[in-house]
Amino acid sequence: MMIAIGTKNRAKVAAVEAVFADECDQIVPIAVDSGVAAQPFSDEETRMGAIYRAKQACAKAQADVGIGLEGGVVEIDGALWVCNWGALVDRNGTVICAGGARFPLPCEVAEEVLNGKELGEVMDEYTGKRNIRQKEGAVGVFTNGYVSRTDMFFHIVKLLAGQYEFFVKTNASRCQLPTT
Ligand SMILES: O=P(O)(O)OP(=O)(O)OP(=O)(O)OC[C@H]1O[C@@H](n2cnc3c(O)ncnc32)[C@H](O)[C@@H]1O
Ligand SMILES: [Mg+2]
Repeated sequence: MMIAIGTKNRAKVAAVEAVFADECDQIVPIAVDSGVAAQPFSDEETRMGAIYRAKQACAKAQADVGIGLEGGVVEIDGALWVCNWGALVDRNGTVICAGGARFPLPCEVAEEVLNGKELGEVMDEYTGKRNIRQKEGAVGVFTNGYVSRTDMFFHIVKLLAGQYEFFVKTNASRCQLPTT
């Protein structure tokens, strides 16, 4: 089986490798468009970005399975929270999604993001380090190293892998609520 992942971000690629390395022949990181804003601002937009990346990666690399992982922010009760979504697609049109951890950003970081900066850029300024987004991530910084960005996406990729296995095994139907 060949898996394509729609990013070259090392923190994301490491999470996919940790879950799938033993059971697939090839894992190909491939740069793709997310189809949404560079800084998504809702769960819906972030999830859409993950699905778009997964589809693009699968098609571009002619892989058996495509995976997309996307980070975004969402406003809840006056605070800005980081949210994370993942999607797995296959050549038969199966689309599996999973949401991951969420945590609030400190005020000074949230303000910069609300003013239009990407979280990745703000995190580098805030920490005085470079490329935090490919390393421990904002989650690593704000959990004092307890949970890295790879740990966080590892959990999401496990949710994707497990659901996919269950879906293939049982051919379970997934809920599609009627649109209003
Ligand atoms: O190359 P890609 O795959 O795009 O990796 P990315 O780091 O840009 O990740 P996303 O596009 O999924 O994330 C959207 C934005 O939120 C930022 N972001 C999300 N989670 C982050 C984290 O834990 N640490 C730092 N930046 C984060 C990210 O850098 C982007 O500015
Ligand atoms: Mg990005």
